[in-house]
Amino acid sequence: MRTVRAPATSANLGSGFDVFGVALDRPADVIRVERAPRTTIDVTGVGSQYIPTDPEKNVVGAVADALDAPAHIEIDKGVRPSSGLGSSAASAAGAALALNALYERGHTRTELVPVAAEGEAVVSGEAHVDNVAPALLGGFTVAREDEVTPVETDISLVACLPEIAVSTRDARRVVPDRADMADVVHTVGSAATLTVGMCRSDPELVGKGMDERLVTPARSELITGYDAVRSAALEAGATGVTVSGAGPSLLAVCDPDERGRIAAAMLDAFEDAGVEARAYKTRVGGGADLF
Ligand SMILES: Nc1ncnc2c1ncn2[C@@H]1O[C@H](COP(=O)(O)OP(=O)(O)O)[C@@H](O)[C@H]1O
Ligand SMILES: N[C@@H](CCOP(=O)(O)O)C(=O)O
Repeated sequence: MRTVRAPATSANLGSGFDVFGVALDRPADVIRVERAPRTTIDVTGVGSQYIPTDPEKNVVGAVADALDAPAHIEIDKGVRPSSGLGSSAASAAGAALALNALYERGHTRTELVPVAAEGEAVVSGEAHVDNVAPALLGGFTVAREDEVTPVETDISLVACLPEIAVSTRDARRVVPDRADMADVVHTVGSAATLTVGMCRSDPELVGKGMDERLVTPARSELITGYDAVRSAALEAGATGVTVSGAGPSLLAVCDPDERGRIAAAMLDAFEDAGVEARAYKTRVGGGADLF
C-alpha cells in the first residue's frame, strides 16, 4: 500500500490563464492505493457525495489506466469538488504519484504531470496542467504546451470558498473567444510583474500582477458577492485578489500577519451577500508528499 497527501492548488492567478498555478499548503486530499486486479474506488471526506466512484468518471480511474496500474484507490477528500482549488487535480496528482510508486514505474514528478492531466480531461474536457503541475512539483509553476517551470517562493495567501458550486467545464464556456490588443498588452504586463514577484517572494508585485481584463470579468459574474468580497479583502490589506482557478473561490495575496484580518473581512462580505463560506489561511506550499 502507498499513501500520498496531495495539496489544493490555485490556477491562473488572474493574468496567467491556463499557465500559472500555485500549490497551497492546505487543504489537501489523502490518497491510498493497493494493488488489485481491476480498479475500484472509495471516496470519503468533504463533498464526497458529489464524486463518482465509477473509474470511468473519477479522475483517478483515468490515471490508473494511463499508468496501466489497476488498484483499489481510497480518496479522503480535503479539497471540496467544484471549488476552484484544484479538487480534481489533487486526486489526479495524488493517484499518479502513489500508483507510480506502487507499481515502481520510475517516472519523475515532471513526467507524471501529463499523466495526471489525463484525469483533468475526464472532468473538464481538456487535459490542462495548471493545477496538476503545482500539485506534483510544488511552489509557483509556469506551464507551456511543452514544458513546466517550477519556482520556489514564499508568499502568504487567503483562499475563501463560498458554498456555491462552479464546475470548471461550465466556467470554461464563458471565456471569450477573442481579445482586444490593449487588454492583451495589459495582461502580458501583469503576468510578467507577477512572475517577478514570485521570484522575489514579493506580495506587492504578485498582487499587482494578478490584474487582468480577459477572463476574470466574465467568470466573476458566476460568483455571488464577488465585487464586495474582493473590495473587503483589499480594504483589509490584501495586495491583490482574483478568482481562484475557475471559481467560485477567491484568492487573496498578503503579508503573513494580515491573513486573519483578510479572512474575516472576506467571510463577513460573503455573509452580507447571503452566502456561507469558509476561509483557508494558507501560503504557497510544496508538492504532494509520498509516504
Ligand atoms: N477524485 C475527484 N475529486 C474531485 N472531483 C472529482 C474527482 N473525480 C471526479 N470528480 C468530478 O470533478 C468535478 C470537480 O472538478 P472541477 O470542476 O475541476 O472542480 P475543481 O475546481 O474543484 O477541481 C466534479 O463534478 C466531481 O464530481
Ligand atoms: N485554467 C483552468 C483552471 C481550473 O482550475 P479549477 O481549480 O477550477 O479546476 C481554468 O481556468 O479553467
